[in-house]
Amino acid sequence: GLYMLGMFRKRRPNEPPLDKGTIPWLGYALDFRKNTAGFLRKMQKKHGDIFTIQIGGYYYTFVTDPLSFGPIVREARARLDFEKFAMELVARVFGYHSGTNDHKLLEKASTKHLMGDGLVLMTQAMMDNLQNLMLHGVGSVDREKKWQQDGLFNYSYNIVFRAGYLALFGNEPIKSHGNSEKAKKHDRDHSEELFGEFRKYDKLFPRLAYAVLPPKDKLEAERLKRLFWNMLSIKKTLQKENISGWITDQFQDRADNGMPEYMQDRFMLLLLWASQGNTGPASFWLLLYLMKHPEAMKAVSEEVDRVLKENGQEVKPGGAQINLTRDMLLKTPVLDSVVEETLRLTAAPVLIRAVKENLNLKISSGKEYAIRKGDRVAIFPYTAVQMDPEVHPEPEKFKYNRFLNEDGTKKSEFFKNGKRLKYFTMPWGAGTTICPGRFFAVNELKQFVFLMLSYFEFELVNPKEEIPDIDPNRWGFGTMQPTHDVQFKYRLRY
Ligand code: HEM
Repeated sequence: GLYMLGMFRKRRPNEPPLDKGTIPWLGYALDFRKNTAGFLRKMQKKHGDIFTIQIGGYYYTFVTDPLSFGPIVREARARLDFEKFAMELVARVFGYHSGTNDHKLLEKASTKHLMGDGLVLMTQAMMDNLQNLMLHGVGSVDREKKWQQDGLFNYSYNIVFRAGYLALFGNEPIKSHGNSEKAKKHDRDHSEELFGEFRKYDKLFPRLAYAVLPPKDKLEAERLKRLFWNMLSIKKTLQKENISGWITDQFQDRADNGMPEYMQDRFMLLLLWASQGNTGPASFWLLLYLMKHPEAMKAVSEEVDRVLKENGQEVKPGGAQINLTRDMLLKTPVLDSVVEETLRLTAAPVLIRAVKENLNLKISSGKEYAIRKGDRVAIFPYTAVQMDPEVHPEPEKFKYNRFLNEDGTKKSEFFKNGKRLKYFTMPWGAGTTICPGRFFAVNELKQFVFLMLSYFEFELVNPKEEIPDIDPNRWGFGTMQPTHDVQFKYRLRY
């Protein structure tokens, strides 16, 4: 028992500093969960670039020197494995038990449909769905242009979640409704209902992942899981129109591998959460930073106008809807920098690998550390690099051109201790587990901002309102959410 509680573990020669915390077995679990960023900052100050801490019976070695990330991210799976930890987590939060080759299948479908040429189709699908949702119920030229008011977080998350969901999981077939307007209405209603339920689940998510939900909330999480398995079931999804290849290929590959249908239904929930849980909150921060930084707003607006003009498009009264293509979205260096800067400030995943055999980890100072089999190695890029003032001067500040060179091209040279960094911001993670949807996600964010700026004028209800703090409960899970919403108003420009 004492062994299990970690009482006998001592630091051995060449091992990183060991800090077990004061509570047996739990170690620092409570501090870590309460505020991961604040806690790790304290540990980094106390122990330096590498240290081992106890969290809920496991020993985690955190590496905080970004010049030393390479060996961890690139280490062979036989020694540092990501899958075991991920499998336990997805079983707990989605009820999904993965099959053989699961990760390979995900990579294959994502490379084909969410990157490169695959993005041409996805951009078009996203465009159609965004316009269906954004331009409905906001008045028209014939009617008075009325201001609408909403919470900016609620509005952005709602629109981007629903459009992204419809673009990936498909639309209601027109033939079931007789005409396209009725089918579009069905898409709006159905996606609104799904978003409402998803937000309930989203709020429970961090405590569900840490397995610390009280019984009542646990029941609610169970109810929600079942509801999603049903709403997203393979039977219902395959009846849709315009389903993305990302969904159909993954379904087909798993069916070929003999995965039963009820497990495929659960997999759909995993895909929904992975694809829709981060982009909506990121779009909120993006619009808010623009509204609070007029020079950034001006630079992005000018870029949007230029790209539209170069493609012979214009938003005008009674004019056609704009059609933003993948090619047009490749010509926006300013907006790219704004997206990168937004994610640097608000995306904060933890990367975790299980140590499969004893190994030596060499860090950038040249020193080698012994890491024990059975432990875990972790990186939290938010405090380690995204907020490092040496890498990003005045890291708390939003600087829209931080990722632009003086000649207006993309900047990717950042340094620490005089050495160039490969990993200078890591919103998508890195290595084998890097987010496979990152190109589609950036596209979605850019499309949303592009359409907001083209179709609407919008402002904060209280222009003096400060940018809200980050909710500390979600550190480690991807894009952060604010502690509270901010009211804004918007209306059609023409
Ligand atoms: C701003 C938006 C997004 C952010 C910040 C983000 C970030 C991340 C991060 C940090 C990971 C985990 C990396 C790791 O474990 O090391 C991840 C995984 C994943 N993301 Fe994203 N993501 C975003 C949007 C998307 C979108 C739009 C899609 C799909 C359309 C997507 C699909 C996935 C999938 C399927 C995984 C699991 C990959 C695996 O199991 O290896 N993500 N994402």
